[in-house]
Amino acid sequence: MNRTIFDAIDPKVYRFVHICNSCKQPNFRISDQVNPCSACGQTADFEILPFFDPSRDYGLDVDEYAINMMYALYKKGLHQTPVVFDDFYRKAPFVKPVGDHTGELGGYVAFCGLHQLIDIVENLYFNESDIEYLRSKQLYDEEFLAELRSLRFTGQLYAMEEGQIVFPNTPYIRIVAPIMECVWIEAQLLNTVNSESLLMTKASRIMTAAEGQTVIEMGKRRAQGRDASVQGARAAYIAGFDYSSNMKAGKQYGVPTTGTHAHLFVQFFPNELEAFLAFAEVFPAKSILLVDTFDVLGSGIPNAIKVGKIMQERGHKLSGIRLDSGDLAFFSKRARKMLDNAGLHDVKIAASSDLDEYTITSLKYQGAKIDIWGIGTKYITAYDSPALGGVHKIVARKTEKDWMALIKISENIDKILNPGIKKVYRLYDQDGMAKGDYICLEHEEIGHVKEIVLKHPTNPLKSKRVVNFRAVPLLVPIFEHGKRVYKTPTLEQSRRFHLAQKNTFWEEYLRLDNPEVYPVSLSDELKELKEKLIHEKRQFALME
Ligand SMILES: Nc1ncnc2c1ncn2[C@@H]1O[C@H](COP(=O)(O)OP(=O)(O)OP(=O)(O)O)[C@@H](O)[C@H]1O
Ligand SMILES: O=P(O)(O)OC[C@H]1O[C@H](OP(=O)(O)OP(=O)(O)O)[C@H](O)[C@@H]1O
Ligand SMILES: O=C(O)c1cccnc1
Repeated sequence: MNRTIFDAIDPKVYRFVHICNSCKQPNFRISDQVNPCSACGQTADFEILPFFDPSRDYGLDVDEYAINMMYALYKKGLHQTPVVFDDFYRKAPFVKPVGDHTGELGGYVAFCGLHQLIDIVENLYFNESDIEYLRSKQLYDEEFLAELRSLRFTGQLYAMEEGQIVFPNTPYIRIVAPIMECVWIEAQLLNTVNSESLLMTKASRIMTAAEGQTVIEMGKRRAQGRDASVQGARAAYIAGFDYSSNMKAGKQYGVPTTGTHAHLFVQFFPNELEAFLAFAEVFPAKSILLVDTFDVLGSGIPNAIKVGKIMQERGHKLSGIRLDSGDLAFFSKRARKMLDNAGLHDVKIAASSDLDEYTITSLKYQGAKIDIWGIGTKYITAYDSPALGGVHKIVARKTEKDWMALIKISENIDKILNPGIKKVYRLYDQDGMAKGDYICLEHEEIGHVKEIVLKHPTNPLKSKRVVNFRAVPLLVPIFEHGKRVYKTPTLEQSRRFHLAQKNTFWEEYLRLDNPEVYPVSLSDELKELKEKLIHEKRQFALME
């Protein structure tokens, strides 16, 4: 088979090649149904070969209930109904109340996962083995299975950019598409965005604590699986970490990598000094020596100093030492003194040992002399808040006449959905600082609006008047009619973007504990719509 023909064909559109046995010409098809050969018009005799990108396998990355709902909608002839879904979270992770705090908890999420979501949407289809598996369930008819074969994402997808700061109940993704497609995508969208945003949020908080010092991501060995470690290393870099130990993330995404050495390297040699010398000789430009294998103050630091001096004599420089256990404040202060007394002022002190934003803050408070922070387990496992509860909710559907806003009412007032097709603006003051977010209905124009009163979503006593603002829409088009219209930024651009966004918030909103609640306000029209729908649904429920 001529490879060049295959290379010219978009595997996202065509999944089968029919080789005409009469004229031997290939015909590219989206399904395996036989059509007349476009070259010679023959219909009878074709060799059918599957043709799709085998590295992607997203079709069945779903919960069974999605396929069951898709089937029921299909059987009722409703599967093509256009609908709107919002994706958002309700409660920020990691935020801990301090003292007798009883009020509402603030906090933020650093949005991440869009890069993977784009790949999912672009490569979303059921391959033949997926169809075969579904057939084996004996739940779905052949007509439906045939429909699944040619199913692709055809809708509109809007999202915040990776690294954006997002607050509770604010949509970070909006999808407008046939209901079948919105249902299909739910599980993998949530899986990707929840896991990556959770980690980027943790990393962003760690960077707040590190206050610009060097941070290295070292979580690979403790991550919940391979993919999580690679995505986690990427998310950490965007959030501001300087390096990762994860070579796969370096290769796949261009995350800068670095490494020191493990205890095993010291244990293996006859003694610590020989181990340090061997490592420093091989890496004269970047050696950080791990000093806690036997005795930090008795042998580790003294041996590192010996090696540092030998390197100096040879015209090189020891980069640093690493502390990995014990009292890091005490050891780092002693280490700094010992290194300085030996004239090794440039030798940096790195520390690792179950660190996170809280231990970093505490160590800094204690005057620890640590220059480089190595962060593994507590970052990559999102140790103190292991899930982000982002949700995917239907908020509107098309009727014969128009769009109809949909609501879901919960016993818990915080869980009542904001209905309808909405836009999200961030309002900036003259100094470029974020004053609040404003959620309104799509048709509402705010270009000419001079003053907005940001109202607390649930507390009518809290409001804030904003004038002279600049309103920036936060949801940008990613897909239009199933085609990607968004150019993914480079990793460096996303990293700069995250830092720039962070700098537009007063630190009260982003601080680690008891942050102020950032104002997110609904427009009057949206509030009225919500109240009207709540009233209608409650009335209806009483009548039923
Ligand atoms: N001065 C300090 N203040 C607050 N926390 C510290 C300080 N020094 C170390 N820590 C933290 O205390 C914990 C120490 O953990 P632990 O006693 O289990 O292990 P370790 O000293 O690292 O030894 P090992 O890894 O050999 O078990 C780590 O989470 C570390 O980050
Ligand atoms: O402490 P973390 O934040 O997870 O950082 C990564 C840890 O991984 C290595 O530990 P290793 O696997 O050698 O285990 P140990 O240090 O706990 O003995 C390294 O020495 C760090 O301690
Ligand atoms: O380079 C390091 O020091 C490192 C990497 C992974 C895990 N622990 C340490």
